[in-house]
Amino acid sequence: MVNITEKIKEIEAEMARTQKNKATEYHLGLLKGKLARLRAQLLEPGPGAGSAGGPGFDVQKSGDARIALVGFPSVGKSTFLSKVTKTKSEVAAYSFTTLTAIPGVLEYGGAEIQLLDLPGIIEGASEGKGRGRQVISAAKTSDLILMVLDATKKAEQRTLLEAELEAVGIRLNREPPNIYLKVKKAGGVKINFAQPPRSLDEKMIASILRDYKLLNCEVLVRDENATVDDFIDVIMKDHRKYIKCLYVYNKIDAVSLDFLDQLAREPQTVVMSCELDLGIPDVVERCWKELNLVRIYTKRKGTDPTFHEALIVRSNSTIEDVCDRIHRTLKETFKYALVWGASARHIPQRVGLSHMVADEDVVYIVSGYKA
Ligand SMILES: Nc1nc2c(ncn2[C@@H]2O[C@H](COP(=O)(O)OP(=O)(O)OP(=O)(O)O)[C@@H](O)[C@H]2O)c(=O)[nH]1
Ligand SMILES: [K+]
Ligand SMILES: [Mg+2]
Repeated sequence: MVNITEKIKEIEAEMARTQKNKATEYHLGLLKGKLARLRAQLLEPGPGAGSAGGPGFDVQKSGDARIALVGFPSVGKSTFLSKVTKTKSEVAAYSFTTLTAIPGVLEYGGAEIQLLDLPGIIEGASEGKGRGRQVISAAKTSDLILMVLDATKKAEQRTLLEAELEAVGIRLNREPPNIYLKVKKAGGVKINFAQPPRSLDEKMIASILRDYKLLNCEVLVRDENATVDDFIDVIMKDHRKYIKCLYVYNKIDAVSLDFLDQLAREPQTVVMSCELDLGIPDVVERCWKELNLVRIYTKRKGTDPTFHEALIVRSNSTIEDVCDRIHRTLKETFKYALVWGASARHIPQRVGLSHMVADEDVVYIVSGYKA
């Protein structure tokens, strides 16, 4: 049996030698679809996947969110972890100093964020080179990927890493495509467009669906910029993970000011030098912003709010989520809440469970059994 990695290589080679034009468009689309299926298979443990499959590192999630440090060897991931947390992860000039996932706790604004130092990954990681597969599984469980890059290395490092993450279904800084797909038991295939996209048509969708043996389904493409890759992502949605990524260039002590200025202007990018202790607080602050967490200060009758100790919830959380964080059964006896802060229309505002909270709101919950 030809193994999956070889089949993937064959398809990639065929795609590379196929010229892109109107005539080959559908054929290329089908190849992309097959590639996506094989890559997903490669990630599943079991026969065919060989030693490449298998789980990530055995580190329990803790704290309010998890950030994964992903990067090539010796870019300074462990140096950064050791700077911003109390954990000391081994630092050395040789590649693969870190061999497993090392968790540290980053304290910020009353929140505890788990920072995961990971082994360096190399090209081919998505196919199981080095500890690539495990590193990528760990990255997939994070709320934010901090892609650590070496400012002294070539610009391709970033594209190469992105391609490795892309190959295992991680989508960085993107939203799921705006395409509705509903698989049905009968009725054939129905394809509709809100606005016909420029580079995705009915014929392409129909042939991909056939290739995936999806013979009964409803499709509504709502985005005029949708591509065949987006459509495949929607079919493969159980294998896709949409994660925010912040790019961090380390070792800026070793580059020219002009080049530094150029790096710092790239989108979603921060620069630092762990060696000279430059830019580290900025990196931490940007991480916090990217995580989009909300701090809630609770208040009890007759006392000041607990400003020293925040309760952390995700963005778009409601009073109900706040109750759940305080106590499992609090919402059963919930009567109303008073809210001071950005989410309140007047101060304080009396609200119910569905009220959406904002960062740094003060919340006073009134509960008790109704007579
Ligand atoms: N010039 C310079 N060197 C740095 C900086 N930060 C880290 N280093 C050096 O880079 C080397 C690698 O650092 P590590 O923290 O071990 O890198 P890593 O990314 O954890 O490496 P692996 O675990 O092997 O993947 C060490 O020799 C560090 O002293 C920096 O800001 N500037
Ligand atoms: K190293
Ligand atoms: Mg390391």
